[in-house]
Amino acid sequence: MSFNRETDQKLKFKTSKKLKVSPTFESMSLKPDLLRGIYSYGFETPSSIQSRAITRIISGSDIIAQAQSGTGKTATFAIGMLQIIDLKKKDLQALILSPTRELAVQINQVVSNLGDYMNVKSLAMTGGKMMKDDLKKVSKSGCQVVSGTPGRVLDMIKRQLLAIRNIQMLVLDEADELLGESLGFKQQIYDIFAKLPKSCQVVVVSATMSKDIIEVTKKFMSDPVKILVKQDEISLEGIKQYYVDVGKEEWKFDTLCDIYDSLTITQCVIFCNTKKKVDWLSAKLTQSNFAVVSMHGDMKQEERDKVMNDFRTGHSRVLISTDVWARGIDVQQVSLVINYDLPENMENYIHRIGRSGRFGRKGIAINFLTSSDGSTFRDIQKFYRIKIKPMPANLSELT
Ligand SMILES: Nc1ncnc2c1ncn2[C@@H]1O[C@H](COP(=O)(O)OP(=O)(O)OP(=O)(O)O)[C@@H](O)[C@H]1O
Repeated sequence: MSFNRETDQKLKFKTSKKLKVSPTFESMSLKPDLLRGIYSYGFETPSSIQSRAITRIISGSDIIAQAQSGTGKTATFAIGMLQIIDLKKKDLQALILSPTRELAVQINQVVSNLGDYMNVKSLAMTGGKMMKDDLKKVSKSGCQVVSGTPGRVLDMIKRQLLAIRNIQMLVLDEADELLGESLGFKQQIYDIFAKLPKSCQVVVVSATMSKDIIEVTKKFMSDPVKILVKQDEISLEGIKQYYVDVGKEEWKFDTLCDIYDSLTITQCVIFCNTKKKVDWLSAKLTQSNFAVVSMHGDMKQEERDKVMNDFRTGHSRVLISTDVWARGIDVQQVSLVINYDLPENMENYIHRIGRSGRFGRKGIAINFLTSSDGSTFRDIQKFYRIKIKPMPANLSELT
């Protein structure tokens, strides 16, 4: 297993100088209906990234915003965008791209909740669903914001089914994942960039930086404002991290069964590295009468939607997934993350464990280690400058 250390060593940015900090949402001069939407969504005070980035987005600057998982980056660009949108115009004005269908749907939900009193028209546009359904919605009521995955959005643009000439803002969420090689979105995103109006503002958001993001800032952004937290601060302080030395792969299962009761106190996500293993583990736990659900990229979209819905509403408490769930998904009740397998990519460690401990809540992450995981585990601790302790016996008291 090889890890990319470049992120840590070379890609440190400095936050731009003279950045205004708005201590309250009132001080951001937002539209009254947007402010109402923010308060009725339950937000009282802006988070650190929100108090720095929202007004800069509104001022029209290109932005790169990096802040740790669960600190409110979605609302940062959603609020900035909702302020900029001209509600009198019915055409598409803002486009948000993210790497998974579930995330695109979640972002769309946040935009429409915050924009509830503004009557904003927003739409999730993702693969796995009928294109004609999207089309119906766009043509029926107009659509001012689209939150989508790159493939479907590009397809709609190429077929001239999505009018993009009035787009004022493009957001790339989870930008390092979107632009990285693994998902193959990079070219699609570059193609989308090439078709957008030259004046389009670009907002790039990520919890971790990468060289591909820097490339985009150089190619498509003009003098971007940088708002970044230092690498040290991205260690997710609120999340206690432990390991269990299971010895052999075969003993992971018994270890998981032993701690199952602790998993169900709130909600838990278990990460495996392959779809096959997710299916296997889910079947084996179900056979042993443990209630679990599972999700991965080979499942039908309707099934994925149902699993997400059951998990979000708390009907299911233990979810087994691949890294399709590692990024951005926000279920506040998740307090425990288990790495049944250690992640194959260094960045995904922090993204996975960041599914717990949302917005300052407490979280716990447990790493299952076999005897062959030693060096990877040492690398993770070194990379994030943390010391991960053995799992304590009183786990259920901690969750
Ligand atoms: N100002 C706020 N006050 C209270 N809660 C907030 C505020 N801003 C965001 N939240 C809540 O915090 C949670 C995390 O926010 P969000 O999903 O935007 O994080 P994120 O920074 O995008 O994380 P990730 O890097 O994992 O994608 C959400 O449930 C959101 O509703």
